[in-house]
Amino acid sequence: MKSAVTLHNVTVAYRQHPALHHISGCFEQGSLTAIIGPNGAGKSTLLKSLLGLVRIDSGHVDISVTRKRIAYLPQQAEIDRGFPISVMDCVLLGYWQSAGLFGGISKAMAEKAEAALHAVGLDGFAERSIGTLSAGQFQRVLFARILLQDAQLILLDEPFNAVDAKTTDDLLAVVQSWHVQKRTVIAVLHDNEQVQRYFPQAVLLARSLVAWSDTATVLTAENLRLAKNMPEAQDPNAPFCHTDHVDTDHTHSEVKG
Ligand SMILES: Nc1ncnc2c1ncn2[C@@H]1O[C@H](COP(=O)(O)OP(=O)(O)OP(=O)(O)O)[C@@H](O)[C@H]1O
Repeated sequence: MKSAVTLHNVTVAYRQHPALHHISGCFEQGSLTAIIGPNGAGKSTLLKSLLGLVRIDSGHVDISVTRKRIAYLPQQAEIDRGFPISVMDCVLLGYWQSAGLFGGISKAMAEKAEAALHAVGLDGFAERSIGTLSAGQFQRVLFARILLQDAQLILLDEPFNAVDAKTTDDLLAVVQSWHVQKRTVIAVLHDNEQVQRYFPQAVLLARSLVAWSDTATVLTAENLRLAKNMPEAQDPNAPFCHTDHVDTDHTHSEVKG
């Protein structure tokens, strides 16, 4: 199996305090992986380090797909919904990497957007303003947008947070379809039962790596206990990292293209 993303001894710190500590491992192409761990474990930071949204303090990341082929769903709390655009326009933004912000939308593209809205159960919502949607409906819109992106690597940060059971089931079906299409999917999740059922691979973080393997191997009582007893994530007196050798030539996320 080929690697889609490989982390080499990655450390990321906020104000000198490591949120991710010496993480190494590989997401294989076509794998479906859950990132789990307690609050403050560094899960979102891991996704952001793959996207270059946070500075990697030491180590580096190799990503085998071009930036255009990466889709990212941030946590809903990080998205500004005050922007007055319609559901359809929001979905069509899925094309901006390929068509450019001012590129024309062809009839075929518009039809694909309609089909994406249908696939996520939002027929009849195209003209609604995104600000009027419920949290679950808005999450469906964001999934429709990813459907248009034709991404090889899909990063989802707590995609089912504040989403009801029916919507979660529908969106899980979309995730499963991406897996069948051999796209690489990495999702930050909190529901271990859901992870066990739908995600073949798992990464358990507690700032440091607790386990990274097939889900049954990761989700043991002992591993969960270890993660739960992680040191306080924001101890202001914690040292940065005495063993780090910061190699300035390799402190980056290496993305093709
Ligand atoms: N911009 C920032 N500035 C300072 N500290 C930050 C910043 N972003 C995250 N942190 C800290 O880094 C640590 C890891 O945060 P991160 O959001 O990656 O955790 P998480 O595992 O995703 O948590 P949760 O499950 O609560 O979403 C936390 O202690 C957090 O307070």
